[in-house]
Amino acid sequence: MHVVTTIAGSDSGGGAGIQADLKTFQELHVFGTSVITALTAQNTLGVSGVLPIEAAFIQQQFFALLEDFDIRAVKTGMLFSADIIHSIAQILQHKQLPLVVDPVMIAKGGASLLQQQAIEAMRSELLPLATILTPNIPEAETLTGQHIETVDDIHRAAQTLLQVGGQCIIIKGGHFECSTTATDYVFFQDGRAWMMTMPRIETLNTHGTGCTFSAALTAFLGNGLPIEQAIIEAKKFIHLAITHDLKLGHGHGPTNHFAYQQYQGSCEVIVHEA
Ligand SMILES: Nc1ncnc2c1ncn2[C@@H]1O[C@H](COP(=O)(O)OP(=O)(O)O)[C@@H](O)[C@H]1O
Ligand SMILES: Cc1ncc(COP(=O)(O)OP(=O)(O)O)c(N)n1
Repeated sequence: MHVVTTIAGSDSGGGAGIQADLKTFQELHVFGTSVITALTAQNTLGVSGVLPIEAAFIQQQFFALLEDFDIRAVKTGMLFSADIIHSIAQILQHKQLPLVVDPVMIAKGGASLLQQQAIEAMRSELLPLATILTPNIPEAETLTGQHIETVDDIHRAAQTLLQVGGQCIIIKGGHFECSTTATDYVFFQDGRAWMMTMPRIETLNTHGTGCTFSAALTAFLGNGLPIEQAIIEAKKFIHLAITHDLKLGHGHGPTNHFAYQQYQGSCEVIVHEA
């Protein structure tokens, strides 16, 4: 049993954050451990409160894991402040761990999960340590300062991000709502570029899609899959979780973390060169 770690915020509603990550890890047969960066009071209708954890205590949680477990992969999610990013980056820079950075900024309801002053710390301290960076389109715009409207814009933003670091950048297309597909754009440091295309599912139940996708990626890396295969399987995991949604709550409901185990044989991810 391989051990993986999520460094993220708690979502009391269970669809995103630490809760989504641990459910995903469990489904993919890795042992999930966690470093909690913030508590949120949250449900499918939105975020009503955020309580950040002190940076020193965040480090204490991480050290407790590192001194005991052989951690195979780490992901970061909601990090909230520059202090928190700094405390995590300080530790990660001395470890050679596969690291998935999901640069969480804004929840679906519009609540801010990353302070404005923390964006520069994310860019300069965390991005260079990432193995894979998974921004959605607004996050890629914020991190690059470039406006994204077309596929060419996506390519340009990815090249800017690859200069900062990472073996791979995945710009997720969930926010391209005019499209009939949910296409994610994958760029590797060696120049390869892919598009992963799946039909866009007409549903409100997309709370925690980014967290779930990056957690699946972390689990597959933790289980030793090559990076290319981990990316395709993670896309399959999130696609099935959105397709077989659970219809819970009164707003943007969660995805179905059980679906991959039940339906994985029924789903083929379409990958082309971009
Ligand atoms: N309506 C949808 N139908 C199918 N896939 C979707 C849909 N919305 C998002 N996705 C997929 O979910 C994953 C997370 O994407 P996105 O929603 O852009 O991230 P975030 O939650 O960080 O905003 C991506 O693989 C994206 O293509
Ligand atoms: C605690 C916490 N972390 C992250 C998010 C954002 O999750 P994401 O997967 O980007 O999904 P949406 O919130 O955009 O639906 C969150 N809401 N809470």
